[in-house]
Amino acid sequence: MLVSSNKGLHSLLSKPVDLAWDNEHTCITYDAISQGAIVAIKPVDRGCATIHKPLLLEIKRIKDLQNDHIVRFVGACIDPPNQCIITEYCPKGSLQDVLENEEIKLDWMFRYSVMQDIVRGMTYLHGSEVKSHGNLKSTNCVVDSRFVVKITDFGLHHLRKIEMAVWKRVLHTTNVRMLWTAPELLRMANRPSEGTVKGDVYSFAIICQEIVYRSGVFHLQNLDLSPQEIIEKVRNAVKPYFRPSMETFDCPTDELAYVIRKCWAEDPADRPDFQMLKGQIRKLNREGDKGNILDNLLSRMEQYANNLEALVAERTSDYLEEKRKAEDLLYSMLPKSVAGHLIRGEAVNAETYEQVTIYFSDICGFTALSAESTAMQVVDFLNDLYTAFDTVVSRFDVYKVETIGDAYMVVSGLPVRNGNLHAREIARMSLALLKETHTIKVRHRPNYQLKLRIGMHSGSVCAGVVGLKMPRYCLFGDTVNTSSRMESNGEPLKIHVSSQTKDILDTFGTFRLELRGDVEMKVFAKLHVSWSISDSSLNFHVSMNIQIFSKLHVSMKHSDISKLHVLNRKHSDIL
Ligand SMILES: Nc1nc2c(ncn2[C@@H]2O[C@H](COP(=O)(O)OP(=O)(O)OP(=O)(O)O)[C@@H](O)[C@H]2O)c(=O)[nH]1
Ligand SMILES: [Mg+2]
Repeated sequence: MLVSSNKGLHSLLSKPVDLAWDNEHTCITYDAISQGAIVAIKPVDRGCATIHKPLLLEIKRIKDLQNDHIVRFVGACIDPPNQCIITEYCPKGSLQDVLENEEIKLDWMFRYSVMQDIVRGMTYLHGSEVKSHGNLKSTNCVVDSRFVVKITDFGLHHLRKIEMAVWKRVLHTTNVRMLWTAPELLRMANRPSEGTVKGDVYSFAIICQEIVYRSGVFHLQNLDLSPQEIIEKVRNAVKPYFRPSMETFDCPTDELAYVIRKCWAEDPADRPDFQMLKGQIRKLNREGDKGNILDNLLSRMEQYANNLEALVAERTSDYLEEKRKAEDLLYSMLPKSVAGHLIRGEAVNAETYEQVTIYFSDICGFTALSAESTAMQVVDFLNDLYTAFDTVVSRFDVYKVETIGDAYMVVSGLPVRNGNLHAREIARMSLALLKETHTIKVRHRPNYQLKLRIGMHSGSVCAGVVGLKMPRYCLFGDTVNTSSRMESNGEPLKIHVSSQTKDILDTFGTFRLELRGDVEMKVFAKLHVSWSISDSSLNFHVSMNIQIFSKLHVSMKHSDISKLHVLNRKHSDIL
């Protein structure tokens, strides 16, 4: 249908539309009233057009074209500002779009089928009154929902003719679009816009090369030329004639490379016509064309569906992998149960734990060792040490709170309460870590004897997630300070235990503790006694001492708990 006014155009479409083109090459789609189908609307910049005989003849030629591989003409509007051509809409976009989409895998059967569709469409077009296309290229081969390729943008040359001013504006695109143009046409001063039959065959060869390499139009291996330079070289009929790359080994058969080279022969007379190509491509695609058209279509759809399924599976596994990584990271930063709460979007409230045991350790002489080592050596050493420690720690029901420089802090009894077992777990872990220090070698000082100083204490703490950007699971309360003091007042290669922890350890009946004697502590200024200890239920043959620190006053400040609650609420909000 031809309409000469915007009113007429709107009558073609199901709803009033404001056709505001953003550039000359925009394909806009709307529901059309006519068959309730979606149509493609292509703007044309024709200046002031009138309905004249040649245009009407062109419309007459294309309006009744009916072929599976030809895009159906719906209508056109010739009045400014909404001059446009309306055609059948092919939802998968142009062949170029499909070839550029790396996610769509195309096997050779599929690629041959695409070539065959173009050949079928072009055979029909050449046999019709339209005679030739004149602008055959991969953007003018569009793909419908069943993955059938159709030829578009043929005929209507009187409507498509672009004015000089517009040509200048789209000069670069003009150069690119001429990459499909046959050399004899490039040489013409007044190129016929309808092109020639053999010129279309040349364009088909360029499209086939795009299909083989999937690297864009006129792909040149190891050569980087601008469209303008390429066009110049093609126009100069200097032997060897300049063509895109086409290596036989890049094609599934020698015949395909031969057919493509034949189609872009310099002399148009040497090029086959589409009728001949029909048989040749069908022969090449023996595998894919065994069955009838329906089988072929089904197999294309199946391949597309398989592509999609593979894509979905790939994306799902990528997503799960990323999710696992994120969760692992969270699990390594926070206790598993706390991280679980956060992942599920639940609030993690700060909690008071009546009884936990906290471990602190430090490396004696670390400062002196660091002074004698390079920064890299210190990092390597700490990395070796804590990797070994982490392995040991993972065998016990404990949670590593943090490492600060050479200090290592571990707790048992939270976030999951374990009755009285926290003291036993920390005591056994301490013995194991002490044993481990005898086997750890400092790489840059092989003879250096590592001396660990350990302190532990049991009592109540408040624990919760603190921080928004780098959430940390923190412990608050005097038990923490006291445990730290136990360590700093301990002795190398010994475990300094408070009387609170000793009382719990005694209930197991397997730990032997040695009284240390009186120790004066800075904060609490009390007298302390200590014992040496071993765990008879364990198979440790190393003789170690666990020292006991007696009668500590442990209290929790109420302000610590309320502070944690506030921080925690903020944190849950953000998550
Ligand atoms: N989905 C869909 N996209 C289309 C259709 N026709 C064109 N397109 C898209 O619109 C783009 C531009 O098409 P056109 O405006 O015809 O531009 P072109 O083909 O590069 O150039 P000419 O045809 O020479 O004007 C194409 O590359 C496609 O991505 C169609 O029927 N369906
Ligand atoms: Mg086009």
